[in-house]
Amino acid sequence: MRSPKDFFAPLAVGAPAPLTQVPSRPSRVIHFFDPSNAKMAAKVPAMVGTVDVLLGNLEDAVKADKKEAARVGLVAIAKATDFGDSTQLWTRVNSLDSPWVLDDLTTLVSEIGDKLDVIMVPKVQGPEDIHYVDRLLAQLEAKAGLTRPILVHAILETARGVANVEAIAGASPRMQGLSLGPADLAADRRMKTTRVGGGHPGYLVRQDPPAGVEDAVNAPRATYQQDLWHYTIARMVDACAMHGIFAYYGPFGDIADVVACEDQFRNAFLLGCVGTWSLHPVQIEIAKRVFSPSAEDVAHARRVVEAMGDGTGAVMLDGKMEDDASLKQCQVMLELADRLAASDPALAELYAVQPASSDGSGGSGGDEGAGAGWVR
Ligand SMILES: CC(=O)SCCNC(=O)CCNC(=O)[C@H](O)C(C)(C)COP(=O)(O)OP(=O)(O)OC[C@H]1O[C@@H](n2cnc3c(N)ncnc32)[C@H](O)[C@@H]1OP(=O)(O)O
Ligand SMILES: O=CC(=O)O
Ligand SMILES: [Mg+2]
Repeated sequence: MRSPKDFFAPLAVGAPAPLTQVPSRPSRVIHFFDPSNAKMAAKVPAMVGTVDVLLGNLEDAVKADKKEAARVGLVAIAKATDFGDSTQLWTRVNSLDSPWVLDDLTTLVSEIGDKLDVIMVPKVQGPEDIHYVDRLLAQLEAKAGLTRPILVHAILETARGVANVEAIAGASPRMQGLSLGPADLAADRRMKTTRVGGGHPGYLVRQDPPAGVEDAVNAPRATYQQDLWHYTIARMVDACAMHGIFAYYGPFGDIADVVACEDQFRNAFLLGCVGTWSLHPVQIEIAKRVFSPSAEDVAHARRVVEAMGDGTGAVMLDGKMEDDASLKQCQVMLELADRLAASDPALAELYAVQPASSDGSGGSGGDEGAGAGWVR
């Protein structure tokens, strides 16, 4: 472990100084594209401004014989595209044990390092993987004369990675965030789902047998599907919050099931994630909507802040107790709303309107108000 005194020192002579705080630019939707797919790649320039992050994927989902074409394609797209202020450029490089990753890193940093905001590293097992990437990036940045450090995002998709999640999150000042990788994680853990993210009808709890009924065990009983990913997302969120970095849901592979996709994204948002991946254009709007606070939540948060005056003590609002702690929850909501509104004019307009009112004629406030808009 590095001494805290050395933690923010560059790892190579001439490399840019590490950031002491991760920039909190909006990243509700990390949109994946395959730079080796000419049709998909051609759509990228027009997507600037419509997604928070465009991610050129070089790893899984890119065929082995297209790995070099994907790398070359990403360089060409990055050079030819102005990403403006509202869309970041990220990449997902191949895994650290693959034959491609060294060329991925050396090519991308030297050719388009000035355009790349974040490098997503798959299948991270422990802090040692981040240390390797950290030093290599510093060397490559120094060689390329970069003045801004490229950040690193790790995918949590092995059992060992989950076991080491806190150490990974704190391994480097480059760490920007973590994403859940439910497909590889399921395989690595020997889970018995073959889905890419989402729930499973077999993972459920069942209502107790009804009393006083013959053959009660076989009587009709309600079942409730449970969330396979709750434990991992909650661990990831805690690790990220502890280290001041950001947590993300990952892929939802059932592209056609936009309703379940929205549910999974919302669970992640409520648990503390700031964004998710989108694999297909149809998931973009869902992600942007779910990971932006509702107008009702924002209005309610403002009412609590106003009612709490100097921020101490307890007050009653709509029959509910509010105090210092719920004030802090409301401040989380408002900070996020302000941050998103700063780069999204539609949200700025939405949040400027105050739908809630103290006579109950507007939004109903808090999680209930949001829920009313969520239930489909
Ligand atoms: C477990 C993991 O590692 S997940 C991360 C890795 N996986 C990925 O990155 C997958 C990315 N997504 C894709 O490859 C594709 O969306 C697929 C294969 C899932 C589906 O692709 P298609 O069969 O072409 O879908 P579909 O026919 O609905 O596409 C509709 C249009 O959207 C375009 N499109 C599809 N996905 C994307 C995308 N990610 N970005 C931009 N455009 C896209 C298609 O080119 C098509 O364009 P067209 O109307 O001009 O013909
Ligand atoms: O890379 C993502 C995953 O789910 O695996
Ligand atoms: Mg994976």
